Amino acid sequence: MAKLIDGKAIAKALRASVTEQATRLSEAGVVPGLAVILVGDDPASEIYVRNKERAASKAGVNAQTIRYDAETAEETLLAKIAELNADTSVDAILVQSPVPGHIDEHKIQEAISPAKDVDGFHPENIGRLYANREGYYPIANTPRGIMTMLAHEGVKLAGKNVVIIGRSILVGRPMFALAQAADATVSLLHRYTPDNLRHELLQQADVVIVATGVAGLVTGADLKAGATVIDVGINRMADGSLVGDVDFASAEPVAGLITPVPGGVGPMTIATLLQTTAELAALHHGVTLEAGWQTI
Ligand SMILES: Nc1nc2c(c(=O)[nH]1)N[C@@H](CN(C=O)c1ccc(C(=O)N[C@@H](CCC(=O)O)C(=O)O)cc1)CN2
Ligand SMILES: [Mg+2]
Repeated sequence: MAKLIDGKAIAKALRASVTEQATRLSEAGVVPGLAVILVGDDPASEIYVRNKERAASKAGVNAQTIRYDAETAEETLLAKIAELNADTSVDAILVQSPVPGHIDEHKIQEAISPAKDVDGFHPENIGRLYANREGYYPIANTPRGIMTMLAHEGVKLAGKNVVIIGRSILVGRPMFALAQAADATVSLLHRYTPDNLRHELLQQADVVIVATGVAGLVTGADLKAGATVIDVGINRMADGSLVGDVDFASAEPVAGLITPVPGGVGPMTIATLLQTTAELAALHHGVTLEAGWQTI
């Protein structure tokens, strides 16, 4: 049976480290500021944003949520982002995804100052990541959180065969760049990858990262014995339960390490968001933070 990766516990430890960093920042007169923009009333986004507020306030991060109704014009959001870019009390800005269809998400991502782009979605920051540039820049929090989890579990990526399924800007694409920078051989699969090719690639994978939104897409029969399986999917079933993109019951006996859903990757996203916020605040105010939980 696979060992479970306890994302909840790792996230808790990471949040404790961010709290210490926030204390050090406050000794230098700096309170990390996070602005979250929420457009519309998607119930899942409501929960995530509330969890961000709660986690931020516990960690000593000053978070504000700016709510807009679903019909809000794109120009209104762009004007608010410009205001937040200029506000020196705000170190980090994000727009909760998904946004309503009439809003151009790419325009929004490019409007956020790269220096405050806590999600790491700005093309400038994505470009730095893909070019494997040195120096500090924000990296999307879910894949960065996955790197932290892997490091915590002692899973080294160098020389490994890593298969990522899903090529979103939120997870798959930055995860691809991170795994490649860590010297893995990486395959990025997507909805047009034929089923038989996906199965063949998975059979050879040492590390599998699945972020598709398709419940149970990967089963135990796809996996190599002992593989590390990271499930990013959060699918709510008709009975209200949550399941991942990996069929946990069949995968657990085959995998070496596996993340549960819930309690796996999800909690790491918010803890890493706070970590990135503290780092941006330190950068903006010229404070040097001790390495802490820095893993990449
Ligand atoms: N601008 C962004 N939008 C979105 C991001 C993001 O990183 N930036 N990620 C997701 C939503 N998300 C944070 O924003 C997020 C998703 C899930 C969790 C989480 O802890 N999930 C729990 C289950 C919670 C539940 O009951 O639904 C778990 O997996 O254990 C935290 C944050 C999309 N949008
Ligand atoms: Mg500040």
